Amino acid sequence: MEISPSEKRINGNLTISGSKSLTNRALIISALANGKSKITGILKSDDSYWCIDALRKLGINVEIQDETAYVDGKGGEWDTGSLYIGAAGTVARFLPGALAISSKGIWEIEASESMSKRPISDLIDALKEIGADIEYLNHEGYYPLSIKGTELVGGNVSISGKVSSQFISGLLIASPYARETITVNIKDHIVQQAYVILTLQLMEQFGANVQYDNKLNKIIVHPSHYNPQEIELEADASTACYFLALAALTNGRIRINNLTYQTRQPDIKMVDVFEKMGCKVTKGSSFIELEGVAQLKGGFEISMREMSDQTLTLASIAPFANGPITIKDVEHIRHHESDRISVICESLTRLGVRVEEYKDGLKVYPSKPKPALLNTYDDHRVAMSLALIGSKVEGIQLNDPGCVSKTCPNYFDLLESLGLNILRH
Ligand SMILES: O=C(O)C1=C[C@@H](OP(=O)(O)O)[C@@H](O)[C@H](O)C1
Ligand SMILES: C=C(OP(=O)(O)O)C(=O)O
Repeated sequence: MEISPSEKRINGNLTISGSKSLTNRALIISALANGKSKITGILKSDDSYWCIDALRKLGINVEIQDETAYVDGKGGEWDTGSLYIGAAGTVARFLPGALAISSKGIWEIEASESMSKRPISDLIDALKEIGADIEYLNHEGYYPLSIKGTELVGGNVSISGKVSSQFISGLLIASPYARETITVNIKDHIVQQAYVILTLQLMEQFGANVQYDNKLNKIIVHPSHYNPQEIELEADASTACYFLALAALTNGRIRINNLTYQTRQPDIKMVDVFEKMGCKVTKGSSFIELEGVAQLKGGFEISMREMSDQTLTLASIAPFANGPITIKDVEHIRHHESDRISVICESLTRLGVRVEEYKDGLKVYPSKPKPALLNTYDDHRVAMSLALIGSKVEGIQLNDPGCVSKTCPNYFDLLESLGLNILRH
C-alpha cells in the first residue's frame, strides 16, 4: 500500500467504532453472568472476533446484530474443547481465569505466533496461587496452555503489574467466582493502571462486590456473581487518536462525534500531548475536536507509561515538530504485538529520521522524512502510526497493512475518506 498526502485540508467529523478493551471485557463478563446481556456499540475486529469465537466454542450463545451483541451467559459453565484466540492480548489474559473458575472441564488454548511470544507467567502464577490448574503445552511461560477446571479457592495473592496491566485485569475478572474473598496485592507498579480501573468499574456494573482505592495497592474481591446487563460501550479512544494525530500533523480539523474527554480510557490523555505541541482541543459534552497548527512544537520529554499504546503515534509525528521529543517509561511495549521500541526506531531510521533508542523509550529529532518501504511487523499500531507520515510525505509504502484489522479494519478507508491518497497494490 502506498500513502500520499491529501490535496485538500484534512477536515471531518468521524464516528469511531467501540473500544476493544471494553468490548472484550463486556463479552467475557457477560458470558460469566447467568442470563442474557445486551451489549451495544461493540467493536467488530479481529480481537473481538476471536473473543466471540472462543465463547461460542465454550457453549455460549452470542448473537450479533449490527454493533449489538446478545450474550447468553451460563454462570461459568463452559463446554470442554480446543480454542484459538488469535493475537488478542485481552482474550489471552482474561480467558484463563474465567475458565479456571469452573468446577469441571479441560481446555487447550492456542494463540497466534506473536501472542505466543508475549509473556503470561505472572498471570498464570497468580491464578495457580489461588487454586487454578494450568499447564504450558510448549514453552514455560507462554501460550499454548492447557487449563483444567478445578474451582478457585481464593485468599491472598501477589501479582506484578510492571509487564502488563492485563495480568491484573485477568485475575480480577475471575475473582468473584472464587470460594473465598480474594485480596490482590500489587508487588510493584501497574504499567497502565487506568485499564485495571476500567476492569473494576465494569465488574461493578455487572454486580461484583469489590473494594479498592485510587492507587490500587490492594484490591479486594468478595465472592459474588455477575448479573446480566444492558450496556452501551464507548468508542475506542486509542483508535480516535490516529485521526486526531492526522489533524495535528496536517494543520487540519477532526471531530470525534462519539467520544469525550471524560472517558476513563487512558489514551484520551494523548490530547494533552497534542495541546502541548500547539494544537487546539475542544472538549465537548458529546465530542472531542482537534485543530492542528502550522508548526508542531517539540523540545520536551514525556512519560508515556499510562497511555503507552500512543507511543508510536507520538514517535511518528515527532519528526515534524520543531524540537526533539523524548519518550520514556515504556519498556513494557517491547512485549506488545512487536518489540515496539525497536521497530519504531528501525522504521524512522529507514525514513531518514534521526532517532536514539533507549531501553525504556526513544528520542526523535526534527527531520525531513523521505519516502521508504516499511514493514508493519504484524502490528496494527505500527501500521496505523507509520501511515500518518504519508499525510506529509509522498509515497510512504507499507508492507502487509492488513494487520490494522486487529482493532480498526476500516482504517485506510477512513484515511481515504478524509482525502489521503491510498494506492492498494
Ligand atoms: O486491558 C486492556 O484492555 C489493555 C491494556 C494495555 O495492555 P498492557 O497493560 O499489557 O500494556 C493496552 O496496551 C492494551 O491495548 C489494552
Ligand atoms: C497492546 C495492544 O493490544 P493487546 O490487547 O493485544 O495487548 C494494543 O492494542 O496496542
